[in-house]
Amino acid sequence: MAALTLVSGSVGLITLQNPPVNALSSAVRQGIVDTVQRAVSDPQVKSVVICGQNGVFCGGADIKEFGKTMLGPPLVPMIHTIEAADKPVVAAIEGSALGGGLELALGCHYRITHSKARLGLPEVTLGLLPAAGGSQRLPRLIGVPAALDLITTGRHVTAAEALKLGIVDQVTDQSTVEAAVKFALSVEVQSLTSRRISTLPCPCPADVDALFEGVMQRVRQRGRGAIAPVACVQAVQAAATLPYAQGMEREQELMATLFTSGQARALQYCFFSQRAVSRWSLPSGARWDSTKPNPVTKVAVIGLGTMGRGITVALVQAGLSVVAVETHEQQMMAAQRAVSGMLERLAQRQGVPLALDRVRFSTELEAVADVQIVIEAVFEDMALKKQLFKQLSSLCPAETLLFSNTSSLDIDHLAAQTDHPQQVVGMHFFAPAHIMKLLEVVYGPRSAPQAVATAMELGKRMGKVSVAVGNCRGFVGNRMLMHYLEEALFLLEEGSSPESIDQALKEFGFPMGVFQMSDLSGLDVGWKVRKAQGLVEPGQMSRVRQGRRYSPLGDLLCEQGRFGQKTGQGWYLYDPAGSRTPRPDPWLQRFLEQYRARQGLVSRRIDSEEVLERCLYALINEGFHILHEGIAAGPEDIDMIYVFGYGWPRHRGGPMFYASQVGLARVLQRLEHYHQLHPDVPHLQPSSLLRQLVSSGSPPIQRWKEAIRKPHSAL
Ligand SMILES: CC/C=C\CC(=O)SCCNC(=O)CCNC(=O)[C@H](O)C(C)(C)COP(=O)(O)OP(=O)(O)OC[C@H]1O[C@@H](n2cnc3c(N)ncnc32)[C@H](O)[C@@H]1OP(=O)(O)O
Repeated sequence: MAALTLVSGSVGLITLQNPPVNALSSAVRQGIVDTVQRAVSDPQVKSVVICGQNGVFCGGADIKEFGKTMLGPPLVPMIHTIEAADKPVVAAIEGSALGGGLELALGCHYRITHSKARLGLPEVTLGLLPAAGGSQRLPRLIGVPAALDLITTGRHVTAAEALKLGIVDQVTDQSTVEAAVKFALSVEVQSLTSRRISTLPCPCPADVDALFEGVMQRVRQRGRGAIAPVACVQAVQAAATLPYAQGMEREQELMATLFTSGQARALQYCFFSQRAVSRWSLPSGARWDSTKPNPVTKVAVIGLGTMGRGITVALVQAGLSVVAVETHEQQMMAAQRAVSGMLERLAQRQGVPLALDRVRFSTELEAVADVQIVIEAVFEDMALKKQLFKQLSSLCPAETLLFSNTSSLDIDHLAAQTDHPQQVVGMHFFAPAHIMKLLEVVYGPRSAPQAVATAMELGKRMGKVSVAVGNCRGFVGNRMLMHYLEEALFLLEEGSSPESIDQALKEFGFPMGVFQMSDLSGLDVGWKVRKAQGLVEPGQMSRVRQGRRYSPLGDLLCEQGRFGQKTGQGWYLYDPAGSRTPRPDPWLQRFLEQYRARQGLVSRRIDSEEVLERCLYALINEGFHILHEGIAAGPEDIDMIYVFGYGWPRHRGGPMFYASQVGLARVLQRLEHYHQLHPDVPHLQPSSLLRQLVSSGSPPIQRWKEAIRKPHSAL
């Protein structure tokens, strides 16, 4: 779908028509080929402008068509036809020119861009490379270092940066199509020889080999096992070292490997899942598209510890006015200094004006009386939170929404303290709250759809990936994590070490292993939760508590004051205290040996396969329970929680997608195996949903929902 019209007497205007982003579907590609041929052979047409409908140039190849039988003309010859045309072709870029969209523009002889447009080659984020000539043309146009940066990161650039880099020829604040038509008229008689990018030499810096070596090392480190960034470097290397035609062959060869890879499938699944989770629904039938969020301009944050400070910064950055409350004067002053510092650094980095005037700090709870939303972020203590919700209920007007940043406490208990429980929703941020993308929006049985809609919308305004989940202990993320942590402790008891467990998890693609992560979060956090659950028996070594296997190892470390990074000792040593570099601790090794000897445990060699299976399958199994109970609406919700909140490697698609790739039958069989070996560990007993899915032939993940009940709250 592309239309050709004649404008200004001699300009053939081709408009791509495939809302919402004019993706290059087979019909669009066919439309482009047909209209370009007509324009080129029409003697009245002296130049051509290509633009997109509805203010968007083109969002790239149609991702929805990937994996299906290829219909219509391929992109590479289509773009070659445009570049080879003997009439000037000008791309008029509004909105976005991404992926194949930018590659199409690079095949044009000129590019005119609106000042608000964004350009980029984000294929790497989908497990691919710019294989419609982008990896060969961009380095020829802007040089190897800049092209490597854009292609290996997939980052989008503004029109201003695109002009500076030399990607575009002109930026306009006015109508892009009008500017492009005017430009086309002005170049109708000019030679096109130097405008065909594929014919240009590739400008390389003198130390190009060292550059590629350095970039390759960086992308391998950053990619944590992702193959697309490596292929991107190899493709640009081909552009730098080979003639264009051979470079194109290499581009196609590399793309062939990526296109059918599991990583590309995982990353494309993440692309669609990230968008799918915003389409929430509640057990009552209320939905994202039938519920209007409340208008919000002013929000209060109560409790200015690490979380409260981060939330305040995120709200200010989203353009909201914030009342930040901390009841103790000294702590309030300290928070004010910290928040101001964070906002100053962010303003400097982003080149935007400082917005300190949007936050008002106060020690008075009454200061929240005129806000539309209160976000409670006080210490994780049920009694304290209950008392606060009671106070808020009498202080705030009935229409004020009361959100809690609790990471595990029962939202319904908090709602029950208020006169308007329908106004209460959980808003679980992840630390640091102004950086981490995930937000779990926790609804209880009494939460009003409008309260949920407003929390989801507020998350969107803060740039978060918000996932609506039902209320249960630990919600989705922490509930699953608990079993991952427990399995890691059991593996330690049985003979493994923090280093070897962490190494296996890092090789899988996590940014850090479970023990390093626990040291970073603080071991005292989980200790406090276990104490509240009545699981901690000080000084006791018993390995069965509340009728199931329990490892007291974490408690024993806490009893010694080993809380992790902040105390300089946890599962690792940190020198000085607070440093981020973990060092193996000989004391811990001796402690584990003594512990095993006292428990009569015979140490055995545990390989990384067992580490991964036990830690990950325990977590995944809990994910199936959560789906079965309807706490999460679908596997995409769980996967996005893990990708955006827990460092699950995106190229593995999230835990539930990973299970589908491993094969549900295999996951079930390994869980059965481990449960047989450890019958006192209930979380290794396979979930009935997993069994059900396997017995119905392990349907693809997109069809699991058919076997799952409607979402609801368990408490
Ligand atoms: C030989 C191979 C050559 C080339 C390979 C490629 O080109 S791969 C594709 C590269 N392009 C991209 O990665 C861009 C992906 N899209 C985006 O980043 C954003 O969608 C965009 C264009 C910046 C617009 O953002 P916005 O926030 O305005 O909208 P949203 O993301 O919600 O998208 C709206 C709906 O459009 C769907 N969609 C977007 N891009 C594509 C695409 N390339 N193919 C198919 N569909 C696309 C998106 O899923 C949304 O659909 P919905 O059903 O409403 O969720």
